[in-house]
Amino acid sequence: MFPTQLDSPLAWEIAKAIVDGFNRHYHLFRTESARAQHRFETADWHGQQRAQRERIEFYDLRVNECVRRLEKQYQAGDLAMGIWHQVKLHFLGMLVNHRQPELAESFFNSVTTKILHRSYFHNDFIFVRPGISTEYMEVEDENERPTYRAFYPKLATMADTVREVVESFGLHCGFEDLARDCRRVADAMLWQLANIKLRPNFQIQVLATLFYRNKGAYLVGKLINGFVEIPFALPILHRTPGVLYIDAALFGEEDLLILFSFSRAYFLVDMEIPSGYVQFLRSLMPRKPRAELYNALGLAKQGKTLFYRDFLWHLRHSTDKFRIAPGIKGMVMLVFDLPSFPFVFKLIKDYYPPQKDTTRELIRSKYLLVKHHDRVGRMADTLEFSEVAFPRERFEDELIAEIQKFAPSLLEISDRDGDGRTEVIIKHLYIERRMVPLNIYLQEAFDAGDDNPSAAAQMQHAVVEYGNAIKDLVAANIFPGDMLWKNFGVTRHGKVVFYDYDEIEYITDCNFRKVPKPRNEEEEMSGEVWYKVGPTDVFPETFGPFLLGNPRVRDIFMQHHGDLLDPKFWQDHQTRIKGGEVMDVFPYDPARRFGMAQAASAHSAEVDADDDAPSDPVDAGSVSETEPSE
Ligand SMILES: Nc1ncnc2c1ncn2[C@@H]1O[C@H](COP(=O)(O)OP(=O)(O)OP(=O)(O)O)[C@@H](O)[C@H]1O
Repeated sequence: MFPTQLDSPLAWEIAKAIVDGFNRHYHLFRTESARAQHRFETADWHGQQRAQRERIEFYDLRVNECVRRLEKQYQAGDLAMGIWHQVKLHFLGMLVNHRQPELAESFFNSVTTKILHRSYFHNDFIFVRPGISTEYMEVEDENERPTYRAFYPKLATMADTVREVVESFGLHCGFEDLARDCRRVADAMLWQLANIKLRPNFQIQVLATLFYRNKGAYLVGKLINGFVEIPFALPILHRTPGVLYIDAALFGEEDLLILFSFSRAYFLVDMEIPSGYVQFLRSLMPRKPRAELYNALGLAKQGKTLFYRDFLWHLRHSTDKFRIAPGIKGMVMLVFDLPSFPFVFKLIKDYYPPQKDTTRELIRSKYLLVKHHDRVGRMADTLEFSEVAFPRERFEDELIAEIQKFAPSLLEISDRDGDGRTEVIIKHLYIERRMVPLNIYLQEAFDAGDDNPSAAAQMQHAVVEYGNAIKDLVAANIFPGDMLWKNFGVTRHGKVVFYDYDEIEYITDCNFRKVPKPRNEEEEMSGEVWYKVGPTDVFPETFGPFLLGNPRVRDIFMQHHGDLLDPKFWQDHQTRIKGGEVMDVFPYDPARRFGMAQAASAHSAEVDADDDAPSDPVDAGSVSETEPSE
């Protein structure tokens, strides 16, 4: 029932405390994001990566702080329902002119669901649906930069306009040759517009602030002409510390999707109105869910809120059933999916076979490690959920039996809300993008037969990309641990991405060794491992027998990635990482780089080949071909 009067001063105070808690959070989040520019300008790459990692923690710290305050100051856990009803309404009122209302509403949910009983988890008390619209929201002060700006170029002076755009960001570093870079960008834009008649609305729109990640800054915008809109992004890099250049011009939805991929670290972007950024980005990538755009901007809780809303919406509009995920079952993870929904749900099992010497806590710590680490386009991001309720009738019985057998501690089947509907409640799970498991992808190629050219190409692609993925992970200081094919998946863009994190280690924590020479015939003939193996020892020469049973796979692998079987490859990377080098792994095909021929010869020590080539993934460069940039 809607209250006839908002008459509780206590409710007002609680709402105000939550708004204050959120404002403090967003101020800190934004300040850290804004500092990215200075770290970029001073080439402080370790600082940039540290900030990317540490910023992820901010949200939970502020939520817990706010919960403590509400409990201490207002005994929030003991308040009557009527008061909580008013809290939401006061809170809504306080957001009327707020610039991040959707984030504040999620913060409200995070705080209140820690205090309230489940029976309050509906739209009267929390924001199951958004309360405040974010449409047409913009800064009002003339001195503040709007979310995006428009520039009106003429064909003949396109390069001058590009220069105006680049200079408008006020970077405190000089460019190696800005005139050259702007000419290159202008030429690339004109090429995109070739054969298109210019219309009166011809313009360039750019988002107000740059996107920072690792060693790059990205200028993001779109060309508009008539009804045609062409998204673009310009990666700005350091040639030498403090000397900038524009490395490429990326165009079109596909390029942008790769840049904003779920398998990369989150961007640092200084945003007054994040919903405006999301709306603009959505116009560049209409197929990318808003949840993933918020994630890419580092606003992971908002991403999670929207994901969950999308999920409930999908459930409401589908009828298929959750089932055990196709592929080889995991030893530590129980994985299920809903065929009509492009994600998988992963539970940590209650017990594991003896070869998996691990614990639930250890596995969770590995998943957390991946969340905080630069995923370099090679590790899927995961969303972590607790107490997720699914309708029982949407589960196949076989899946229920599987959960009962392997993860009973995580399962409750009941009508917890008392609404007459039986639910499957999973106490803890991870959700990640569904991919085609690499073993299935390879098997399809085997099944199609040797003489099928597209199957041969598929196999070649899978094996080369698999090695590229491992090399990118190595560059980012990640040893996947379990490198079997089944632990990698193939994305829509044909990229190979790792998803099995329970045995992941830092490269710098491993001891890469050569297999010792047998000292006698008995050792030589032994089918067992006769030498002593320490807990962190890894023997790259022994990978072959597990991975390369198929002779055709072996040939391709040895041709492209034979170095992975040599301990020296791993040791060299270890030395490089320990020496403080930060590799570039940029999200575009090296062939897209401007002046690649000159750059390759003159600057091979500064630039990196990339991993992500949708047009021709097989030949995509990998870190193995790259040079450290510092
Ligand atoms: N993102 C995904 N997309 C598609 N299938 C997936 C995904 N994640 C997992 N799977 C499927 O579930 C299986 C088990 O997942 P995962 O490898 O994470 O479990 P695990 O228990 O850690 O495995 P292992 O036994 O190798 O340690 C995979 O082999 C694959 O078939």
